[in-house]
Amino acid sequence: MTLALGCIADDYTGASDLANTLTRAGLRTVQTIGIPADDLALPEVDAVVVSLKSRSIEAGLAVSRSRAADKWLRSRGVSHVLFKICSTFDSTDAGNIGPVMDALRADCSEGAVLVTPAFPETGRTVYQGNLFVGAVPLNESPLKDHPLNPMHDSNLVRVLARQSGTKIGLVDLATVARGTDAVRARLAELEAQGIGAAIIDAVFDRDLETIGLVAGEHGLSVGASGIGLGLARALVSTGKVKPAAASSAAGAAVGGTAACLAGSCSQATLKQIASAEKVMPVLHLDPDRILTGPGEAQRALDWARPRLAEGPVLIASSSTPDQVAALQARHGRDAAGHAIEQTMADIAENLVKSGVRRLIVAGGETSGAVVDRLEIPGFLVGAEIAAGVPVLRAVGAEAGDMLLALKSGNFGGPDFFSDALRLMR
Ligand SMILES: Nc1ncnc2c1ncn2[C@@H]1O[C@H](COP(=O)(O)OP(=O)(O)O)[C@@H](O)[C@H]1O
Ligand SMILES: O=C(O)[C@H](O)C(=O)COP(=O)(O)O
Repeated sequence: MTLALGCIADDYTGASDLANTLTRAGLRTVQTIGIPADDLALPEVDAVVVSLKSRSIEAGLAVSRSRAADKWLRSRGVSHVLFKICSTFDSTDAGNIGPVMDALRADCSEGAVLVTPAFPETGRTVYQGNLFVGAVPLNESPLKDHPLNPMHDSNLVRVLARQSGTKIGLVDLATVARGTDAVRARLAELEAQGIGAAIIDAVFDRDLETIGLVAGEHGLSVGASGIGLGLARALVSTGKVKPAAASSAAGAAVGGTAACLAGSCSQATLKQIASAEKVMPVLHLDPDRILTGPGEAQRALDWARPRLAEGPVLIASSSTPDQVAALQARHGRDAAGHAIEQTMADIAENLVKSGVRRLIVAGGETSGAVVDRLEIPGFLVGAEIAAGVPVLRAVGAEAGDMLLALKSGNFGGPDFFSDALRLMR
């Protein structure tokens, strides 16, 4: 298999978001969980998105896992790797975007790396290096309250400079608007100044197309689904990839019962849970009981099992920012996050044992814990449920045929859970 594009995603929802974007841009794409085993039957594809649960782990571990994925991709003919990060740049001053970017850049002896989380389809735009979420700067958006990676600075040149060992520059929107030659010239100018990476502005998809054409001439780029869109369109427009219609195989009916798990505490997910309560049974877990004893997962399973035969259920750990902060003050941020993720994984594992074959998970870290526990090695991409969220068909899962949706916390409309279930039969 000679791949046209290799991607390394720092969380599983972001990976499926990117796989969705590449598929809709005409690239045959598969999402793997980690580096796939040699015996995993992968279809002939143009792009592979290797999912890692590396966004919120210790930076050294994130670097080593990302470098291994990079090596695997390049051994299969990849000349460009996209390090896929969150469209809201979820990270802390301790990493991991900067350290991973620095390591991958060194490994491919890259000059200045283009970096942009812009994804206009979901309202993520970058202007003068500042990231906007809808109409507000990042630090005024709900991402300021993220449980693990609260974002308090919208200026990504500053944010990345605090994480990276290299100097960070800017390619502004006016340069992007002047086209590929102007971007190339600016990049060369920055490299001559010793700049190792540049935040590049993007407000519209046409900006991403310009960026994709230039980025694809290099060995590495860093960004969200938007730059993925640009790279994919560049591969198609330059004839390197013959566009393929999205396969319907990933959406074939699997039957079985259906369940939704919400670990995301994003404003969007809280609204989606509230909507779901009007149409399906919803259980709110008690996070303190999760942190102080083993019984909460069993309570959830005892609640869910008799209801599953009647229809889908939703089990949520999600709380408001104030409640999240209070729980973290009592138990510690990382301890709380890990314990709740693992409880969600316990619940998912036993729901599948009880016959659930259609599973929707809200939250990137939550999805990582659940998919790792279910030992699903990869996914094919199906229909798009909402911008950035496709139906996924498990490949090589112990439980056999399964459909999943791994919803980025911030993505999807109020009726996301119902919308997803309508497409997952
Ligand atoms: N009620 C809660 N209080 C504190 N942390 C929580 C709560 N519910 C979930 N979490 C944790 O918050 C984090 C949510 O991250 P994630 O699943 O990636 O969601 P998102 O996609 O919104 O970023 C996880 O570590 C999860 O375990
Ligand atoms: O927002 C994005 O780019 C991705 O969909 C993503 O990385 C989401 O991460 P989350 O933890 O699910 O918010």
